[in-house]
Amino acid sequence: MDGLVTIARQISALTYKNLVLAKRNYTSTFLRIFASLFFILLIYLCNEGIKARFSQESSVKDVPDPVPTEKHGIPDCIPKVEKGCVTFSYAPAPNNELSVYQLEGCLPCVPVSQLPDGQCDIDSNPASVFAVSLTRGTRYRVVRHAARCSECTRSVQLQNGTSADVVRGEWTSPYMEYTVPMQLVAHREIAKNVFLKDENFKVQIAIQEFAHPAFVVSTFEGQIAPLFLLACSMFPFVIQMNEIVAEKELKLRQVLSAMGLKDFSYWMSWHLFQSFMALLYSFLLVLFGMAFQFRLFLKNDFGILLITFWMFGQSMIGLAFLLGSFLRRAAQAVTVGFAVFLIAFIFYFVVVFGFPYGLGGDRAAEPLFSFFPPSLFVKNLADLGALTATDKDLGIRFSEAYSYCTINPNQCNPSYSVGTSWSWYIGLYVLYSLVGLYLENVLPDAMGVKKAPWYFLTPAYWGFTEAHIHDDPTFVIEESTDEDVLAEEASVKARANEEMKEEAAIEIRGLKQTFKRGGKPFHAVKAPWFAVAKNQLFALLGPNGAGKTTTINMLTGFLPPTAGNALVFGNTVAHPSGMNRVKRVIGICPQFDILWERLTAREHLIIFAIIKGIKPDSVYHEADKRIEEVRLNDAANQIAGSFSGGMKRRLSVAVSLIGNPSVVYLDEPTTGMDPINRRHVWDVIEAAKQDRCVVLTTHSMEEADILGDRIGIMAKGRLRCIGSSVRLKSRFGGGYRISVSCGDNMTKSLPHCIKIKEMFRKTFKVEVVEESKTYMHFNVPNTDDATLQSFFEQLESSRESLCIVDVQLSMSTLEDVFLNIAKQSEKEEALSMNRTANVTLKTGEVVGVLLGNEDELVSPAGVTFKVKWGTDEDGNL
Ligand SMILES: Nc1ncnc2c1ncn2[C@@H]1O[C@H](COP(=O)(O)OP(=O)(O)OP(=O)(O)O)[C@@H](O)[C@H]1O
Repeated sequence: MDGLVTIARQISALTYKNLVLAKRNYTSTFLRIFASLFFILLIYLCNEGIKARFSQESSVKDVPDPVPTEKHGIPDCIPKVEKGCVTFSYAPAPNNELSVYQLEGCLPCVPVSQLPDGQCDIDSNPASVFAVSLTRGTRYRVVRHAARCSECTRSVQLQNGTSADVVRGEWTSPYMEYTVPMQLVAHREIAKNVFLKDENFKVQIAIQEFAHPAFVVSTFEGQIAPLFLLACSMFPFVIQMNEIVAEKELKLRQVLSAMGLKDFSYWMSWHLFQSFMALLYSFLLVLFGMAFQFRLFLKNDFGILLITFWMFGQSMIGLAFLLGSFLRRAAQAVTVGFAVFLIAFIFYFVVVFGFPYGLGGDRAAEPLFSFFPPSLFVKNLADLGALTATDKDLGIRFSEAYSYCTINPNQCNPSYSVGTSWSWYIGLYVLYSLVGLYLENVLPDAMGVKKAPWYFLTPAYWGFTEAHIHDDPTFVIEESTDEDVLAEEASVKARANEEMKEEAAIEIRGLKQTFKRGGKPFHAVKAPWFAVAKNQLFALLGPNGAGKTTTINMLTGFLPPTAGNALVFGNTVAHPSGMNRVKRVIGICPQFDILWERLTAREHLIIFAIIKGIKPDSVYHEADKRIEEVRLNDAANQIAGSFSGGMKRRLSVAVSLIGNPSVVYLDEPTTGMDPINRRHVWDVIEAAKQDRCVVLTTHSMEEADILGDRIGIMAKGRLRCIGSSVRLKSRFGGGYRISVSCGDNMTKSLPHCIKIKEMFRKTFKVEVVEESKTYMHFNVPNTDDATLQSFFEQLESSRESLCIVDVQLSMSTLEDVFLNIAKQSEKEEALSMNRTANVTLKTGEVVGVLLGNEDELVSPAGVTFKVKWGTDEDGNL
């Protein structure tokens, strides 16, 4: 029951988010909702254009009592309309047939004088008649090619065009207008001149059509509707594709999921919102269609239209979800969206030409086509259009959704009626959504995480058994050499098979993460063992690529561990049900701000508060409290897109603290903040750690020094040292840092600078570690007070001769510790990989030395030497 309440509340939070975003993106929301009006307006204009082009909609007048029309001879061309037209052309027979004279005798050409000027064309060669009609189209109304005559047979060969003539919407049949009259003339002439030899002989023919009622054929329903309505209904599809992939690209789902959002709530809210938009869109489309008085919308039942448009929209939501599961970038989604749009148009032409849903179509192809919803939709639109194409048609009533085809069996295919299509649309929506959901799980997500293809068959997925954590045999772990790391490891390992220690909030038990890099395994986190206590801030430091974020990603459920495990308040992170419990007690500030640009700071906190399960009456109070904590009061109602980098980080910190989580992960929380705000956020973190465990990663040594109760430094995936700041400094800092200044313009070659370096070399055996125009810095190992005192006396006495203006002494900093550890790890890696570098000795001899080797070495020429390794700006040796 609790689970259902949580899901309902999470869905309501995300729906609230969607509605606020829709309100804020009002231009695109307006476009999205009212695109139907735009399309209907386009259809209207197009319809008006067609009417103007054809002077009227195709109409057939009422003919209750048809009257026969007499045909007297070949009709004249209408020279104004048909330029260069010739009514009658006479071409003699080829040479192997009767001669021209015989032909003339047999059937003379209709005397030119009886035809209007220029309308009789006599050509000596039939081939040239063909040539003329080929190049100039149907120039001739009728051609009499050849005629034969013998004692008892007279034959005539006629040729005429078969295409109908359309003049401003008036259609003329070539058979009625030309062929029959020409036959009449030919027969009359034969009878008159050959058999009867009677100049006055006449023959009369009349043509009579069938009686029929009057009707108007609409160009919209008959021709335009399916194409335009398909385009109109496909429009939201491209937007849906874009929206679903954009949230994926921002990794919003992963963060929301790590904050406790259930996947079911996320998908449900997306589908509900899209369904609502599809319903609204379809409703307005039908309304606008009715307002513009299109018969398709007026005569078909409102319910039939609304359900057909909505259900089609629903099936396209499923398709968008399915295709979206293959994509990672919003730009790709737009391209794929338009590609589907284009394919739908190709299907449109195939379907309106009658394949495969036509009465003579291929039955086997019908279901195949139906799996692509636009083809079924074109069929529906064609039916809805055909059944309202004339003003006599009544359209489809709701009760006829399945049966209208049986009422008009000659018009449509009953297997794919509008009603049957609804079931198809719903079926396709469910099918595509389920396959999309499956692919979402088995294809790599934004973090590169994917589940096994049979994941839903494993009992662990349904929370019945603990997941078996496999170890990775290819994973060879180098044993740590650091005493503190070894001691920590031993202490955590000692209770690996027991319950967690009471005071520990997190126990990391050999977490491992392996990625593929260039086809080879790359071990990003190499099985560290350590614990973080309650009420403690653990600062996790390390150079870029050390594995800090990957460790946090495993602890927060973004990434399942390749091997190993970690417990958060006794719940395993390596198991879905354990992770679900972990998600209830953690807060996260990820490395990159994952915020909705168009939501205000307050709205963010309200949504996260609901997702975290805060009681409805405390949500607003909780949001305001966190806003105050990070000093965003003045910007609380400003959208996050207008925030500076520092303000966004502060909002991310506030989000991580919402709901008072017991464990908070802060991944570089103060990046991009000015010193004043950074110090303020430190105060927030300091206050926050009082009753909870905080894991902080940072590149600011000052931050780690000030906030960290315990510090761990990782490098190359391994934990290199662990302990308090003082402990680390004393063990790895090298004791003291002495900084000497000889004025504002120091250079390496100044004689007194060289002398000062010589003094340090002689007394402490150390080299300068950092040199600027104003100071030389030396790290001096722990030494007895007497040596230190005499060295300072020596410096003091040489102050004038060496131009010394300032000397500073401090304990070595955490930064020194960090640099030492980073250098050490570089050396270890270089040694393990057997990389060499060429070193030029003072004698000029060039010797290849194993990178990182600091042993005393002897060159081939017998010179004994020792190499000291430093690191460049990128941390390389
Ligand atoms: N999804 C991934 N696929 C492949 N390699 C990855 C992936 N995520 C991280 N890595 C690699 O793992 C190593 C550790 O990365 P990680 O982000 O954990 O380092 P980090 O210590 O957080 O560094 P930074 O301080 O720069 O954030 C890096 O070499 C990184 O390139």
